[in-house]
Amino acid sequence: MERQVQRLRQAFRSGRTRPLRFRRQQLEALRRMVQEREEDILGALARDLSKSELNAYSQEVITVLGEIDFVLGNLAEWVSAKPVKKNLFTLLDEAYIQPQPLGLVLIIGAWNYPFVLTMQPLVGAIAAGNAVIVKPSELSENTANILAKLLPQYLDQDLYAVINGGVEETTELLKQRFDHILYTGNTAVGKIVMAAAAKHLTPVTLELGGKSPCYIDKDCDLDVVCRRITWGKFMNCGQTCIAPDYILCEATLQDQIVQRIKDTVKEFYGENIKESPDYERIINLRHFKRIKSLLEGQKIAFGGETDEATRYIAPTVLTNVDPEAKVMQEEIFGPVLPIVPVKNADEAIHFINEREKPLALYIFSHNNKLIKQMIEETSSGGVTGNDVIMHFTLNSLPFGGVGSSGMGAYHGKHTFDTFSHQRPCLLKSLKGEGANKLRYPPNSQSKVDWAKFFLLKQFNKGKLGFLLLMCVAVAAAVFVKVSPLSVALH
Ligand SMILES: NC(=O)c1ccc[n+]([C@@H]2O[C@H](COP(=O)([O-])OP(=O)(O)OC[C@H]3O[C@@H](n4cnc5c(N)ncnc54)[C@H](O)[C@@H]3O)[C@@H](O)[C@H]2O)c1
Ligand SMILES: CCCCCCCCCCCCCCCC=O
Repeated sequence: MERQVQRLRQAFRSGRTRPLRFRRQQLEALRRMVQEREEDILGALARDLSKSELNAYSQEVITVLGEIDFVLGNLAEWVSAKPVKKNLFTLLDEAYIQPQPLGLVLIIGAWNYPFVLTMQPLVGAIAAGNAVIVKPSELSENTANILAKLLPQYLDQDLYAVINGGVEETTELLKQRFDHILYTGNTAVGKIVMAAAAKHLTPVTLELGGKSPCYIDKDCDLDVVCRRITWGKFMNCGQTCIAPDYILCEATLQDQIVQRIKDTVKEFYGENIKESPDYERIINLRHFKRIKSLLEGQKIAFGGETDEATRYIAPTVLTNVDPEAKVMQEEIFGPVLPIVPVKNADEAIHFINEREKPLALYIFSHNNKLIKQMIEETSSGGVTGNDVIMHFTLNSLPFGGVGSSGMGAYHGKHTFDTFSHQRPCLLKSLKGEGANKLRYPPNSQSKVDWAKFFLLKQFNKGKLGFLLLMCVAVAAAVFVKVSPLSVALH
């Protein structure tokens, strides 16, 4: 493993990833891989998560293709140096920010959307000019294997590698030095990743989870609300990091919400949910048993059927859930939706703020002011008002958590920035040394006064005096720039 890391680092040092043309070639090759090997990719996702081809394509493949196209369309602009504002000391100098690759980066993916959660960061890491090791989740082993097989066929093998394995291999991998680590997964392992990264002072992006609340105000269209929540909660069998974890609403709304979600489940998945190609399965027996145990002692309004042999858990809604219940202590990550009654929006805000900061927050109301107020008075990784999940699809928005739901963000340009060093560059002339006397010792009050003018633009002679002095300063600066003679400014 150490040798492999060294090999990639060596290839990065060769400078091959620096030219825009090379990065574009690699991204185009990645796009070809997704297009040409679509069947293999969809097959792997079906075996891992019982995702139908259509669902796998629309939830994962589209996002990756969209991301590649978006990056290819904007990369020339992103890699270019960005001129910045200057002060009077540097008026005639060149000052700019030059994004540069960090080096060798590690992307550790999770199993629930195993294709998009590794490929989307990879797109940005390549775009930013890095060498990359991808470590897919061992729980979605078919996708992990297909990635290990396909990526080397399309990408430069010296610069991009897939390393497969479980805890042991990842632990070994984390001993190596990287220039950035982007980890997606649970919060407990996020701490392990961060501790390992700290040994090398490696910066991390942690895409973690949490319990994402969903507040339903009484002033809203419950038919629409429940359809949207049903979609986002039961998609991928509830195994979505930003799925609404639980509902907060006034007690009197519960029965109507239950009825509407029940009707929508029927509309979406039919009478026999088990037969629906749109309803997935729980990833493994451990998670199946964990989710099933969350139902113990709860009032099941509908659903609750399980089948261990196929790891099926029906869409399930729980009512009048006690905030102290087990189902409210951990991220559910399955098709179980508790409703916790609250008196009003203020109590909902209090409820949310008393707990760890979630990855997402959803607020449903006709009242935009209330939505804005709840956004203002709470904290979460992201927010969608009057819908769920959809902020994930907008690559102009940074995607990530806050507090225990993570740190850093990616998607679109944000991924490029995450994997780049924004290098500040100031290019001065060796001429004009006279002006520099101002900052060289010995210091004096008049030098400080000039410095205040040049750096703070503070001048005590009124607006006209300021303008006059500006002209003098610019003229002096021009003179300094063009003249080899030294100019004393004091
Ligand atoms: N924020 C996001 O974008 C996002 C996306 C998906 C999932 N999640 C969160 O991830 C969680 C579910 O994922 P998971 O954690 O079950 O996925 P997982 O079990 O696939 O683990 C994630 C990665 O961590 C590695 N790993 C596991 N144990 C490790 C250890 N002890 N040391 C080092 N590496 C280790 C795995 O090999 C895997 O690659 C949920 O909390 C979910 O909300 C977050
Ligand atoms: C024809 C259907 C179009 C569907 C478009 C909506 C796509 C939603 C993508 C959801 C992906 C969520 C990934 C979340 C990552 C965390 O787990």
